[in-house]
Amino acid sequence: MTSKATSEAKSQTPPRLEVKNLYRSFGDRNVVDGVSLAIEPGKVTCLLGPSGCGKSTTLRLIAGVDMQDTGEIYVDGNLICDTVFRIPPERRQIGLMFQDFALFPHMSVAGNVAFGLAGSAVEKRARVEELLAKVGLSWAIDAAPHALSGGEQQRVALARALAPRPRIMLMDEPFSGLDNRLRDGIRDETLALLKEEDTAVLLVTHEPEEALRMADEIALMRNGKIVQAGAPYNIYNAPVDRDAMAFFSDINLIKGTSNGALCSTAFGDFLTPGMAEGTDVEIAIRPQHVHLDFYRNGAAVSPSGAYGMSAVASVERARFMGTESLVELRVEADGTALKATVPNVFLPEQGTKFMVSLKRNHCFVFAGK
Ligand SMILES: Nc1ncnc2c1ncn2[C@@H]1O[C@H](COP(=O)(O)OP(=O)(O)OP(=O)(O)O)[C@@H](O)[C@H]1O
Repeated sequence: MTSKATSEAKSQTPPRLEVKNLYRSFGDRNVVDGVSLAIEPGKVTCLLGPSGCGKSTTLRLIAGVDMQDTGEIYVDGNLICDTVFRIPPERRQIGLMFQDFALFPHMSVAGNVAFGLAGSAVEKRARVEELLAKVGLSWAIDAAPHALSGGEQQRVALARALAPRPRIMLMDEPFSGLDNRLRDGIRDETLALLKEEDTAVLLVTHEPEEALRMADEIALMRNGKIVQAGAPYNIYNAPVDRDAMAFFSDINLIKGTSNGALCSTAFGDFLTPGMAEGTDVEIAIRPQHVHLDFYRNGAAVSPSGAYGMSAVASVERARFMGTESLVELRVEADGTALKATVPNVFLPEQGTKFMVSLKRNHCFVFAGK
């Protein structure tokens, strides 16, 4: 097959999971407000958003433990649920993993992993052994769950969820019960295993670092809606609005007013396409893209395309944060407060002046609120 034919064949294959226009309200609140998603086999989509934005409800609708008001859910192109037709949860071939993944305490590890399996005793045993080997717990096959550490129990829960070969895995904050030391390792192992099994994963989290680390695609959710979806790099570097940007890090805001084409600031002019004259403007930039140059007694840094104009600012506070230092400054010209992060230890004294400039390709111009 030519590569064109291959890519055409690929594009004709329906996604493993597709959700179209899901709505669910409780009382007069639209908790899930028109959510659409598509996930390919072996890919991880993270549904990321603040507490209460409707992530878990979306997951429950897909799992089939709650019912949408309108909207459709497809698995491999086949309808599994709309408002009239509904395949029950146990026949959806969807695996579930939650934070409180409770193993059955009276069953051995083997019994737990085999729980949802059909087939002969020999077939079940083979699948249990295969999965326990994959999660590195072959030695614990006859152990009781309470004899295992939290991280080990989590791995048993993963093996149990994967045992029936679900086409889709829905995970709701599955790692938040683990301590930080364990979490990164288990996250990476889990991800590798899910990809190896070619499962499509929808993972709910409110932690941006988790989504950036795990996702092939991030769907950013707010008030029941997906406000932006895309690869982590794009979500981080091309946010749709100020709140989407602020979800991932501290941000600086430089305020101004559009004259219909430009907004003038202490850091030079910024284009304001599509904004009417008089519109409030916010120039947003993350602290790691704020650049500090020594003041050199006012000998200003020449404006450049990459950094625009620099402005004088003085240090209010500087703190060492572990791998970088956070310097808080105030711009002399207009009193704007700015935060800049600098690698390693950089702790200038209060009142020290700097020429501050902004990395232009990391500045975002938003209409103010
Ligand atoms: N069965 C229900 N009846 C009434 N309200 C509900 C019901 N289920 C969820 N809600 C409300 O819907 C909103 C969204 O809940 P959901 O659990 O989906 O949010 P979430 O984004 O997963 O939040 P968190 O990260 O805190 O779990 C909440 O305000 C919740 O109180």
